[in-house]
Formats: sequence, structure tokens, C-alpha cells
Amino acid sequence: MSKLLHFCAEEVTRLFPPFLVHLEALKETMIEYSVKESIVQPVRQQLTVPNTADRFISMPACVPSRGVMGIKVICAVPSNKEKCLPTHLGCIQLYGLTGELLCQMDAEEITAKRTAICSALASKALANPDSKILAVIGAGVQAESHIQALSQLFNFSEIRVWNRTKSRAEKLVRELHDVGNFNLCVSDTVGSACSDADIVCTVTSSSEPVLFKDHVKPGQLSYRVTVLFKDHVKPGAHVNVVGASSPTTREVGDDLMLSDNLVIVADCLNAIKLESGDVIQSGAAPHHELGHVLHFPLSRDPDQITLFKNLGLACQDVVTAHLIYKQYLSESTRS
Ligand SMILES: NC(=O)C1=CN([C@@H]2O[C@H](COP(=O)(O)OP(=O)(O)OC[C@H]3O[C@@H](n4cnc5c(N)ncnc54)[C@H](OP(=O)(O)O)[C@@H]3O)[C@@H](O)[C@H]2O)C=CC1
Ligand SMILES: O=C([O-])C1=[NH+]CCC1
Repeated sequence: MSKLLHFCAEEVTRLFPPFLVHLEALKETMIEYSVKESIVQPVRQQLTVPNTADRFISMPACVPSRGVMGIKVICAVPSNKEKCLPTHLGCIQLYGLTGELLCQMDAEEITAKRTAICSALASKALANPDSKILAVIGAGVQAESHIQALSQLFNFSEIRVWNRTKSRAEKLVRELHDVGNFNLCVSDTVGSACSDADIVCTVTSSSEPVLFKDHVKPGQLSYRVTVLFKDHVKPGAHVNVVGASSPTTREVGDDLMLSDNLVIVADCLNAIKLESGDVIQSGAAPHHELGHVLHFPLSRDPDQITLFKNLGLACQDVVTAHLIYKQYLSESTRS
């Protein structure tokens, strides 16, 4: 084997595709996956480290149209936060279709950005195009990437952040104060963040609901609420559910999951039935796949709530890694 080409996190940042190029590539990829069915991708393997909430996840995919296949290995270690380490650490290996290893690269920024772009694509397809208020539940890496991505596609007047640890929401709001021309603020409760919000993103590592609908009246939710309930979400709103990607974890209450006027869209219908605690535990039936609604626009009743369950797919990582590799090649041939 020739010398291994490895892109560290800084090189990935330098070679990263511009937002709109990335958005278009992922849109094509999701359509290719769901409609053309030309991408080969098993449901990923998730190993749980005994007696912890930590997961070791292996995610392979083959994307013949781009002449590549690859695998992301990602470790989701929520307790790393206390050690001031990233909670999602991983690496992507990219191969040609002949089997040669083209390169490997750090997966942190790719995971952050490709996930937010998929929520942004779902929001563009499903939310009110004139959405003005975004609520973000959580204040970690995904909260930041979701604010960055969604604010490029919508003309928000206000973005509200609620987080279990309020000081982290305040820090995020300070860091992102100049991202766009909207009021970016911290909310005291999930209910006040979501009140009248057009789009809601849940981006937490919460594993279990701690509070149920009957415990509280809407608008009086305590700061310990970790999940989203029906009363939080207004009719016509769109929700991106980004955390909770294992059968034992939840972000959304049963009352919302089982609501009559809810339309559930998943990035992958095979995976949602095996990985989403919100779907498995509530017994809710997912309706559509993201690639389908991107290709065949969904006509929706203005009072319906749409919910995109964003699990994350290997093909999104492989295609992003390929864009980075192509940028590297084009710079190498120029020099
Ligand atoms: N769909 C996909 O493709 C991807 C999904 N994810 C998932 O998205 C979620 C967020 O990831 P990321 O932003 O990178 O993680 P971070 O570790 O950066 O942030 C985690 C966030 O979750 C909050 N949180 C943790 N536990 C709880 C709880 N019990 N109740 C309420 N809030 C809680 C944290 O709050 P606090 O500040 O108080 O600790 C923090 O805001 C995770 O579940 C992750 O696995 C991640 C990557 C891709
Ligand atoms: O798709 C992904 O990379 C992940 N989904 C949940 C944790 C990491």
C-alpha cells in the first residue's frame, strides 16, 4: 500500500465544500438513496460500551455514481463533555470501487455539518417557506451547526435556544451573535422556546423523558424537561429530531409521536424502525423517506405538524468525504 493520505481536522476544515455545493450534493444523495435506490448501505452497527451510554458505531456505504465507497467509525461518548473532549469522535475511510484506500479523514466537522444540512433540506421541503421563528433544544455541536445551516435557508426574525445547562445556551448565543440578521436569544423553558416557533430542532443527548404531559400545564414547564411534547409544538410547525438514535433513547413524547396530525419523515425507513427509540417505544408509524419528499414534493395540510427523524446515514459521510478528497486532488494538480 502506498503512503496513507490522512486529513486531520484542520485540513478537513480547509478543504470543506462551500455550503451550497454541500447542500446540493446531499440533496442528490438522498434522492439517489430513496428514489433511484442505487446506493448500497446496510443499517449501521452500534455497539454499546457495557454499563455506559457510550456507543461505537460503524457506518459503511457504497455510492457507485461517485465511484466511491467508505466507512465512518464514530464513537458517541456523552460523558466526554465533563472531560472537555468532543462527544463525537470518528474517522472516515474512503475507497475507490477497485478497493484502493484513497484517504482517511477526521469525521467531526463532517458529522456536524452534514447532519445539519439534512435537517435544513427536510425543513426546506416540509416547513412553511416563510418560517420566522426557530427553536433549538440543546446547545452543543449540533445546535450550532443547525443554527448555521438553517439560517442560510430561512429568513428568521428570531432564533431561541433552550438548554438543560443554561450557561451553555448563553455561551452559544454569545458566540453566534453575528451569524445573521435575527434576534438570537436564550429561553428559560422548552415551552417558551417553542411557543409559536415555525421550526423546532431537538439536538440533545437526552436518553429518557423526565417529565410527562400530565405533570405540567403548557407554558409552565420546568427547566428539567428534556424532551418535546405535543403541547410545545404549534399546528403547522416542522420539527427536526436529531438526537435519540438508539432504541432506548427518546427526545419526543408519545403524545406528539402519536398525534393524528403528525407526518413523520425519516432519512431511512429501514433504520428508523430499528434505531429510533421515539418510533419504537411509541409505536408510531413513519410515513415517508427524505429522498422521496425531496424528489416528489409533499402537499400538506397547513395544520399538520411534520417531523423529520434525522438518524444520520453513511452515504452522507461518504459523499462529503469524496467532495473533500476531490478538492484535495484539484489543489494537488494545480500545484
Ligand atoms: N442525526 C445525526 O446524524 C446525528 C445525531 N447526533 C446526535 O445529536 C445529539 C447532539 O449531538 P451533539 O450536539 O454533537 O452533542 P453535544 O455533546 O455537543 O451536546 C449535547 C447536548 O445535549 C444536551 N443534553 C445532554 N443530556 C441531556 C439531557 N438528559 N436532557 C437534556 N439535554 C441534554 C446537552 O446539554 P448540557 O449542556 O446541559 O450538557 C447539550 O446541549 C446527540 O444525541 C448525538 O448523538 C450527533 C451527530 C449526528
Ligand atoms: O450519523 C451519525 O454520525 C450519528 N448519528 C448518531 C450519533 C452519530
